[in-house]
Amino acid sequence: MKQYLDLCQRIIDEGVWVENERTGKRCLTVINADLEYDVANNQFPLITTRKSFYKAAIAEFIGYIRGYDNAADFRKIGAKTWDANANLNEAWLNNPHRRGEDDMGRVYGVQGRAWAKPDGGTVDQLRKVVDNLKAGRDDRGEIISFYNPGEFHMGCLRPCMHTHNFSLLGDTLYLTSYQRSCDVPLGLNFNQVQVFTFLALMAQITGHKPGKAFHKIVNAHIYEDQLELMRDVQLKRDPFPAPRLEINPDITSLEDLETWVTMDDFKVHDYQHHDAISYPFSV
Ligand SMILES: Nc1nc(=O)c2c([nH]1)NC[C@@H]1CN(c3ccc(C(=O)N[C@@H](CCC(=O)O)C(=O)O)cc3)CN21
Ligand SMILES: O=c1ccn([C@H]2C[C@H](O)[C@@H](COP(=O)(O)O)O2)c(=O)[nH]1
Repeated sequence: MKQYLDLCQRIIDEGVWVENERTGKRCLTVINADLEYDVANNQFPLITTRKSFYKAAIAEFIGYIRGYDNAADFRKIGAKTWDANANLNEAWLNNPHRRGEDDMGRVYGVQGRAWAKPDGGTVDQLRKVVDNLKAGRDDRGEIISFYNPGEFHMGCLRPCMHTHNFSLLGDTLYLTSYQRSCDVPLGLNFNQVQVFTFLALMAQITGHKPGKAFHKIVNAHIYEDQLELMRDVQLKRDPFPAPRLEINPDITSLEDLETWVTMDDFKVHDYQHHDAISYPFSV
């Protein structure tokens, strides 16, 4: 929690105002932040200085794992997070590639599970990484990348957390995740949960011990209409100790994640938190 609060404070103390053309808003911005999560000791990095909706964050990530490309599918498993980008952004609404209500196009999970090859086939990046790790193999390229510049024009948003790189040292699994752009009040609250949970899940389904997850962020920002709430409300609160995440041990394969897993398979223990804060969202 301290590293999150330190980043928020650093943006307020050292941030530079940057105009953002896509949203039409200014962002107070810093470059480069390195966060670490102790998955080995189950120190779940849930924000405690406001109520955090961790089930929606996990649901969003399960949607990526399943290769979803439609906001309605995300809603069905408990995440409303793609409604606005799929249905309210003018540029995407006018994009000829958009296939109707709720379509997100070729974003995140589509790239992770079905990256288009020039010969007409597809690459399932996640399957390859799971199979290798399960066999105890780390070829130093256990990478899942959602970042496909050749198809940016076919999706509603470029991926923000765009690359996940797994590493095996003995029987301990590590994850390094890269994020190009980070909405610290809203997005990071979810992204911390997702990086942690991705390592915990991958360790569980490949039969390894989880180690640390490293989260590397490039552009970390607070939108101008979020600043007051962050500076004068959230940062005035004292954090509580980290809670623990319990994952149903019956989840043992990628197929389990693709088929029957729901948000009831994830429970958080000892979550003490302050009141919710509703931050403005920029489409
Ligand atoms: N401007 C912006 N910030 C983001 O963080 C973001 C995007 N756009 N677009 C794509 C996804 C969608 N994400 C989202 C979208 C909404 C919430 C959100 O509204 N969170 C609320 C309530 C969540 C709930 O009730 O389930 C929160 O208080 O955390 C969070 C992340 C993260 N990403
Ligand atoms: O997982 C996510 C997804 C999105 N965001 C934020 C970061 C930015 O504020 C916007 C995306 O805008 P771009 O103009 O494409 O950078 O969404 C996030 O923090 N986490």
